Amino acid sequence: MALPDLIAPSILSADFARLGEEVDNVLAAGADVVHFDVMDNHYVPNLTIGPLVCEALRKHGVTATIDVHLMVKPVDRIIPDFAKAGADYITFHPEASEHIDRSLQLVRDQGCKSGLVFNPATPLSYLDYVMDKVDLILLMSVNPGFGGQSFIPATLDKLREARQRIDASGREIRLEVDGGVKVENIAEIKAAGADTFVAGSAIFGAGQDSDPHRYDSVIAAMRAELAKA
Ligand SMILES: O=C(CO)[C@H](O)[C@H](O)COP(=O)(O)O
Repeated sequence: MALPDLIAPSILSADFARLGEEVDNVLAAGADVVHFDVMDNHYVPNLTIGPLVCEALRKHGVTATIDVHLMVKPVDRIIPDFAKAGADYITFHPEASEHIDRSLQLVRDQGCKSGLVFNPATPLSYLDYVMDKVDLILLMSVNPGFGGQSFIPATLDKLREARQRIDASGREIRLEVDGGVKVENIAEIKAAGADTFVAGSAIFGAGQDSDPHRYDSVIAAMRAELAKA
């Protein structure tokens, strides 16, 4: 059964000096989910934000779903901290966990929804024995670490394969895509099976002339494309 489409701005491309306001603005513009990219300068060659910032967004008044994408290694130590900080989803890369089943269970034991993230060259076979423990599958359509990269076209076939696995499972598992998602390609990405669309530079780089921190037009354009697919 198809789940409703969700648009998830990646705050990696937001103006960090005014993060609370940026998140308020994308949500007011119609975004569904806050995508929170955590990078450790070890698993990926960049360094971003941790649980303190997630907690600060909750204290600021953000009630929307926060989808924490851990690009960190190891993963287990930081999972409880993000759960306490207000994360709804916590996803991690299978290569970054010593014991994938245990890490997925740890996320759920903390009261969050769990997910695995697949780099462009990471096989979906990591799902083989843990499908019952994932609530979300995130396919990276760029190599992780930086915003503003181009969508890797091979992701479309991988999305179709992931969609088949989800449908065969009979479970409600979200299929999310992250990297190079834009108004121009979002319909094709949906047609390949995705239902959750992370976009960083395409949204935060598209403020309106009258106000560079208003994102209504780009989110409306994405919704219009999704409605066509
Ligand atoms: O996880 C990420 C990078 O590792 C980002 O979420 C992703 O690249 C989104 O940025 P953009 O939409 O600009 O490609």
